[in-house]
Amino acid sequence: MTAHATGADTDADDLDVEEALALVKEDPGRTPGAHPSGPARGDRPSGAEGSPGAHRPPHHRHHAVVWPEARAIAERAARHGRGGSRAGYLTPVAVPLTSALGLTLAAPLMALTDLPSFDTSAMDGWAVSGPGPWHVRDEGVLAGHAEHAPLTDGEAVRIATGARIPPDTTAVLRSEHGRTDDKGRLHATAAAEVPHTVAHGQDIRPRGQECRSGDQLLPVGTLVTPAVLGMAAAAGYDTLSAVPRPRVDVFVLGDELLSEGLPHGGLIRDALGPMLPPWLRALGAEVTAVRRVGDDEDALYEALAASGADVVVTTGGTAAGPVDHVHPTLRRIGAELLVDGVQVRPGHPMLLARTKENQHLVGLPGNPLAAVSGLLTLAEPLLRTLAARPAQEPYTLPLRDGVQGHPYDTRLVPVSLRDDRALPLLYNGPAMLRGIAAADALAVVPPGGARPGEETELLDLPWASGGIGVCFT
Ligand SMILES: Nc1nc2c(c(=O)[nH]1)N[C@H]1C(S)=C(S)[C@@H](COP(=O)(O)OP(=O)(O)OC[C@H]3O[C@@H](n4cnc5c(N)ncnc54)[C@H](O)[C@@H]3O)O[C@H]1N2
Ligand code: MOO
Repeated sequence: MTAHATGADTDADDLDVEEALALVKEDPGRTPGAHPSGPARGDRPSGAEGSPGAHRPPHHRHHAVVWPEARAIAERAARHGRGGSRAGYLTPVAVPLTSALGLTLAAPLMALTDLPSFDTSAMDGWAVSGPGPWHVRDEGVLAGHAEHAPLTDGEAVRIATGARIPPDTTAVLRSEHGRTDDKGRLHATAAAEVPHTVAHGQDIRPRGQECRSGDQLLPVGTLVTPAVLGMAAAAGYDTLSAVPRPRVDVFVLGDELLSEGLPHGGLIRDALGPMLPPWLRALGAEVTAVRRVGDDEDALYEALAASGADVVVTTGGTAAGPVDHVHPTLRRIGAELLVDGVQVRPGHPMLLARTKENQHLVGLPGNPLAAVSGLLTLAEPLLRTLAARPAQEPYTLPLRDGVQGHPYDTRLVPVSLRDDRALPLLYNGPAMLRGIAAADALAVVPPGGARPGEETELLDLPWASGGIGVCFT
C-alpha cells in the first residue's frame, strides 16, 4: 500500500515538515544521540504555542484530534458497551495461579486460612517445656507431620524448622544453643541469648501471626506479581478472581510484505508481524491471531467480520492511497469512528473505531515507527482500561539535547535514558526502527519543539521499566 500520491489527503506542507524533522536534518555523522538543537521555545513558528488545534493550518486533516485527547478517547472507549460496566474492564474470571501473572485482581485477596495455620517452629532444635535441663524424648518432629503428643514439664523433643509445635511446648531451643550431657539431658548453653534459659515463646511462630482467616491481604485492583502468586498460594488459593487479558487479533495488511529472507524487487520484510504480538502481550493483551491480509478489501472485510476478539489491530492501509482499505471497510461494516487521525508525528493517520458491540479496532499506520506511535497512543490506553491495569505514573526528565518540533503536532521521539536525562536518538523517521530499537522511552515533544535541558514527558517502553509488563509470554 505504498502508492499515496493520488490520495485525497496529500498535503505537501505536512510531508515536507515530516521529512525535514525525521529524516534528513539529523546528521548521521554526529555522535549517536547528539540531536541537533531544536529551536528555543521563543523560536517556534508563530501560532505553534498553546492549543495546537487552535492554530491548525487550513489544510490540516480536519478530524485529527490532539494527542492527549486521542489517548483520553481510547481510555473512555473501553467504558462503553461493556454491559453497562462503568469501569470498562472485561468480566472477571477465575484464573489458575499458573496463568494469573500480570493480571489485575478483581476481588480483594482474603486469607482463606490463618497464617501460619498452626504454631510452628522457627528453628531447628528442640521443643522444650518449662525450664531446663530437659529429658529428651527419643522421637523427633518433622515439618509436614501430624500433631505430636503433648510435652510434659521438663521434657524436650527434637524439632525441625516448619514443624508443628507439640502441645504444651513453652519455647524452641535452637540446636546451636543446646547440648546434651552424658546422661542424655539437654541444657541451654551460654551461647543462648539469655544464658542457661530460654524465653517463653522463643522461636515459636504462633498460629495467625501473619494473618487470621478472613483478613484482607491485598485490595482489589492489585497487579498480580510473582510475590502475589506466592502470597495467594500460601493463603490457600488455587485460582484468583482476575480481569482477563483482552483478546487481540492482529491483521497485517500489505501485498509488499515478505515473511522471510532479504528484501528484493520492491518487496520488504514485514517488521510489524514480529514486533506487535510481544509488544501487545507486554501491554496486557492475549494475542489470539496474527494474520497477513493482502491489499484486498473483501479479505479485510471477511477477516473483520469473522473476528470475535475484544480488540482488532490492523497495520497499514490507514492513509488515503489507492489500496488503503481500512476506512472503506470500516464504512462497509457500519463501524463508528472514534478517532480518525491524531495530531502526532509520526503516526498521524492512526484511527480507533467501534466495530461491534464489545469490539474496537485500532488502525495502526504501516510505517513501523508510526505503528509504534499508534500502539502507545491508542492501543495502550484501550488495553489498559479493558485489563484494569494502572496507568504509568506520568514523569518527566530533562532532554540532553533540544528536539525540533512539528509546528502543530506533538512528536514522539525515541530516547535513551542516562544519568537522569533523556538523550534523543537519531533515526527516528516514521519508517525507521533503528532509534526505537535502542530506546528506553519515547519523549513527548510538544508542538514547537523542546530546548536542551527542558523537562519532557516520557512514555516508558514496557521492557525498560522492568515492570510486570515485561512478561512477554
Ligand atoms: N497522500 C498522503 N500520503 C500519505 C500520508 C498522507 O497524509 N497523505 N500519510 C503518510 C503517513 S504519515 C503514513 S504513516 C503512511 C500511513 O500509511 P498507511 O497506514 O496507509 O500504510 P501503508 O501505505 O500500507 O504503508 C506505509 C509504509 O509502511 C510500510 N509498511 C506497511 N506495513 C508494513 C510492515 N508490516 N512492515 C514494514 N513496513 C510496512 C509500507 O511498505 C509503506 O512503505 O502514509 C503516508 N502517506
Ligand atoms: O509520519 Mo506518518 O504519521 O509517517 O507516521
